[in-house]
Amino acid sequence: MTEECVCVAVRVRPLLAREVLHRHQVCVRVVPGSAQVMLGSDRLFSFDHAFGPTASQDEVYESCVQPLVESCVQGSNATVFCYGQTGSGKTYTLGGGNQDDEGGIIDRVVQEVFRLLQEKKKNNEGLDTRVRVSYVELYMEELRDLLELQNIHKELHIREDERGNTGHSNLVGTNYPVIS
Ligand SMILES: Nc1ncnc2c1ncn2[C@@H]1O[C@H](COP(=O)(O)OP(=O)(O)OP(=O)(O)O)[C@@H](O)[C@H]1O
Repeated sequence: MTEECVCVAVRVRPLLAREVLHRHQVCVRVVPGSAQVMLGSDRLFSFDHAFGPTASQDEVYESCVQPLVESCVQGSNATVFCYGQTGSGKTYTLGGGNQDDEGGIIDRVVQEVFRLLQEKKKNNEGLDTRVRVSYVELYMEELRDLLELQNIHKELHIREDERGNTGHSNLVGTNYPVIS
């Protein structure tokens, strides 16, 4: 992990069974031992990290996210943002695949946050810590609170409070920043 404020990683997922069946071809390859990907045969792109189809969830988490969790527990803010076209692997990377697969970034962050807080508490008795979570989907310009399923069709709005915290309308005013 570099000391840069923004770190960009690319992950190339394996072809899915149905893609193999339809003889789809791989068009993006990670250059072995580098953080570069080759598009077609001659277009090279550089990133902070490049993960190929065999990269594990652990590798992705340890290189890109674990250092952020550690700095968050020390008091910094951090955002992990997955971007890509539909079917490119955002949900898999964040949430994990099927239930028997290894978990994704969210599972690991939650485990690590509680582990680090527990450690901190051991060293500083009386330390009061609070973990708050919000889980909001933004789709076609509409927000949905995925933790409040009974209100899933209620219209939500992003707002900013007087301290500059942003949150959706269910949360602002209650000191709940959106965790993104
Ligand atoms: N690294 C990976 N290894 C194995 N399978 C993967 C990997 N990444 C994605 N997949 C599989 O590829 C398919 C599409 O991935 P996923 O649903 O995560 O895409 P997405 O970017 O979230 O798509 P959408 O934007 O449409 O929600 C899923 O079947 C997922 O299990």
